[in-house]
Amino acid sequence: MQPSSDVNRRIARLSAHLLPPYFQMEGDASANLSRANCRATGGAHGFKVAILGAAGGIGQPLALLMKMNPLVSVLHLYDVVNTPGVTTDISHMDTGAVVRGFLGQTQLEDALVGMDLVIIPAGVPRKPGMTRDDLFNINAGIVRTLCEAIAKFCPKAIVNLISNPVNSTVPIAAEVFKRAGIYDPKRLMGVTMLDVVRANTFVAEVSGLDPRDVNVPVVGGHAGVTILPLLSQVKPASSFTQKETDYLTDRIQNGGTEVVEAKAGAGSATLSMAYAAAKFADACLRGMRGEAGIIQCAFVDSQITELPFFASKVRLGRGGIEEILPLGPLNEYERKGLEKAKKELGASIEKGISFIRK
Ligand SMILES: NC(=O)c1ccc[n+]([C@@H]2O[C@H](COP(=O)([O-])OP(=O)(O)OC[C@H]3O[C@@H](n4cnc5c(N)ncnc54)[C@H](O)[C@@H]3O)[C@@H](O)[C@H]2O)c1
Ligand SMILES: O=C(O)C[C@H](O)C(=O)O
Repeated sequence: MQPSSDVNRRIARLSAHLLPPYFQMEGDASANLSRANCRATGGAHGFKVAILGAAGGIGQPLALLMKMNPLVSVLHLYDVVNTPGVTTDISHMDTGAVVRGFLGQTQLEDALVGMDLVIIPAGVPRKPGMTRDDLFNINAGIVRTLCEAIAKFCPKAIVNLISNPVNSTVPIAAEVFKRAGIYDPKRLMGVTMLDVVRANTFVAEVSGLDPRDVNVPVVGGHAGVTILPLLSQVKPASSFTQKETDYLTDRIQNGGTEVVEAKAGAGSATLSMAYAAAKFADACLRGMRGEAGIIQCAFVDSQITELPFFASKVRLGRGGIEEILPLGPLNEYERKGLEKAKKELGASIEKGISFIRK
């Protein structure tokens, strides 16, 4: 029998030579060796998904939900802090996806190479009294850096962008991709799914329905009046009094602020957002697998209004967005809402574009 310190020294020497960075960062050499020798490699079937900002309030529960998704074979968790702990924790779940953690800018390349889908919840959240646009100064730079890396290391990946202000960060991402010569509008989606999730919930409450049976299209953008629920197109077909319409529109447009205020300085929506992001990512993956008829709302490069980006229903397929669906018939209330939304949205889009072009 060799003394265990000798064994540990040999393991440490071996692992320093053999192991890629995502195994070396976690400190415990004996654990490293056993993981390097294990048979789980992932990737043969299923998709490779990276979460950037994976140690955050959204990132952690989103990582958990993506680890549970049977369509995911490899899950890369990247952040500038705390990924070793989050990765180790999630990696003990007995679901199929192989999980790897990446810490800091020097490991961003390894986090991204080979990814099919990249989900970005990196960035600071709001505190009470702030608008999403108040996050621009910090989050614009974070999104630019991450998208530059995506353009270099996984230019064909589909990108789900969550970081706020979505109305500006999506145009930033598009400009970064254009500069890098890899922009494909079909592969860039701003995640507005939480607006739909909230709308379904609030409409179900008012109508006395099960939220799982309700589908409310929410178009425009992802901030205040740019969030435009189309209550005239709710499924199952429903009618609302003017008072209900005002209440629902206001609650859906201010759902984010409702959470920010309730959290009283401890951040914004994380759990419902992780749920919404996982639901949207699952729709993307099912589309990528070739499933037909997957329709969800997202903030995308669009020609259905005069604005260059707009959230609306999109049909998802193998290459990302296969079709942008028309807005459909709007009532007078919604037409007025659309005009208001477009005014604010146009300015936010322009702000994002000029952040890169300036
Ligand atoms: N699209 C939506 O519907 C929606 C909903 C909720 C929140 N958000 C936005 O999502 C973002 C994240 O929210 P949160 O509550 O998870 O915040 P958080 O502060 O809890 O987590 C953010 C994470 O991003 C990480 N991060 C910071 N800079 C990074 C970088 N350069 N590279 C990688 N990771 C980096 C942080 O270390 C942190 O772990 C915020 O901008 C928030 O406004 C969007
Ligand atoms: O409101 C926020 O700041 C976070 C997010 O955009 C939300 O809608 O919950």
